[in-house]
Amino acid sequence: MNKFIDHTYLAPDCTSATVDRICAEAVASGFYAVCIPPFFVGQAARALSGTGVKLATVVAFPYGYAETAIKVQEIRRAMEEGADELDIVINIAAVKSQDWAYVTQDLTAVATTARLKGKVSKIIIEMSELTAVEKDRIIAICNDIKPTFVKTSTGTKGGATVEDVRYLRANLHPDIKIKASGGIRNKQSAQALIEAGADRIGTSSGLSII
Ligand SMILES: O=C[C@H](O)COP(=O)(O)O
Repeated sequence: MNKFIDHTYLAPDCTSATVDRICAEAVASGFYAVCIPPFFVGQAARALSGTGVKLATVVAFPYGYAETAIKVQEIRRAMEEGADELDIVINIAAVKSQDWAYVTQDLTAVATTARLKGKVSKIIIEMSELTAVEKDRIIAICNDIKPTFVKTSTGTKGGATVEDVRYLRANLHPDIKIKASGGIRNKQSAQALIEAGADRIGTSSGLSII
């Protein structure tokens, strides 16, 4: 179980001391990665250097409505500072405006920026906010662009459900992995999501889960 977990702290009260604690816990528990705010990427990269624990951060978090060029800049900066994995929020405002051309170019730009440096992209689609039609449009766009992962939730609005993960696994291209996140608090929930098809679990409750 520990190797499925991105040990996460994204609440606004995150401090430098929190990041040191999260990194130390991730090393001690053998988690796959930590996921911390972009402000702390440099610090976390130093703390994790040589440990084998990957470093993930978020981009345009939590609503995703920064302009594409700003997202790309945010990704480049995070990669320069040592991020291995970029958890990037889809432009939910563009989705709700049914501006599929904008959503497509936005996702293409961010996934390509990460891919060109050999980094992992995780597109956060905030499943709880989407209609059935919006889910299907986004899945189709992702199947064309092929980010490394589709991630269910930011953890600020609703969270991962077994039904969502099952639906994603049934409809996403098999090469695209799934990260379930948001409100995953215990081992039973994490196991159910993995059985439904999740390849990674993003949670602030990693220690309780393992
Ligand atoms: O990406 C992961 C989520 O932000 C974590 O959400 P959580 O605090 O509900 O576990």
